[in-house]
Amino acid sequence: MQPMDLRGLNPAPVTAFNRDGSLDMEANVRIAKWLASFDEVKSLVILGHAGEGTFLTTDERLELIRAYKDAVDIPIIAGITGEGTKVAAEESKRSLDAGATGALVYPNHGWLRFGFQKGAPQDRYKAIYEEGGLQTILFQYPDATKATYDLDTQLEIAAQPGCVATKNGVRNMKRWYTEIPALKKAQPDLQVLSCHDEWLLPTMFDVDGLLVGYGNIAPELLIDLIAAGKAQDYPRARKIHEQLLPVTQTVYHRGSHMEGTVALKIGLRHRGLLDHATIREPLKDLGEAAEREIEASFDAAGIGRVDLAMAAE
Ligand SMILES: N[C@@H](CC=O)C(=O)O
Repeated sequence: MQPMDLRGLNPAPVTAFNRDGSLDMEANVRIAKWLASFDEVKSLVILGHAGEGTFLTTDERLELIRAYKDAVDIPIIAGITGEGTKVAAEESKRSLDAGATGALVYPNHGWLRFGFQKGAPQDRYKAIYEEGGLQTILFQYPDATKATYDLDTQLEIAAQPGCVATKNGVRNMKRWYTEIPALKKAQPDLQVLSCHDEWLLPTMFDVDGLLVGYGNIAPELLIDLIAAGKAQDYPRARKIHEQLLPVTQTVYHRGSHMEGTVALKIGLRHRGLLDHATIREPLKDLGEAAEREIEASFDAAGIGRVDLAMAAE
């Protein structure tokens, strides 16, 4: 296995729909090609939260993977969300056959409510790699949920042959400051990616890259932020954080992280990547006032329209 190199920006693209709600493959390919045009973008992580992955049918998910695979030369990582271990392994195999290289492994969502039995997450990851054939990314959910993995569980998943990275969204800096060094000590090659979209700055000095929905709308500045973090250049990172702050606030400091996906589409429309911001239920429109606030925040941050002709070169 040649492990994916994710040391950079790994955006989680939105899924574009036509106005009638069907997949808009032309727009999806446009977004894929634009994001992949940045050298520092290392993979595209589709079918995640930002991609409304669980709102798509099985056929639509596979169609999207195929389209991404045809459109770009970087690895395609699929969000694997099937609840049962066998179901998730089969979903992975189908995704592999469609062209995916990696799996962003979501926890079984029953665990959010009930917690998990010891060893169950490890078996889920093992099946996705061994039976499904996808390299795995250990997805650490927030400390406030029952699907957050204790350190021993993370260490055991990280030690598995197929596990190449962790996408950490623990949102508890006490745990971050102890668990990230412990993971790195045990598995020096494990790539550490932050996904704290709503406050990335404190995590930027410990990571190999980002795996974020935020990467849809501001790849240019996030690439700079990653570079500043890796250089341990706090003043530079702080400056980029301040520049991004109006956008961070209107996109991610909202009532619910779910609204962030809607806001991403409004941002992409404002940047000229989407013609409209059609979403699927259960997402809801944010309303005119919020749309204008989001657009104004992009202007305040100096994040302008994309010259698609130049991006295609
Ligand atoms: N950034 C969010 C949403 C990603 O999938 C997270 O922390 O999980």
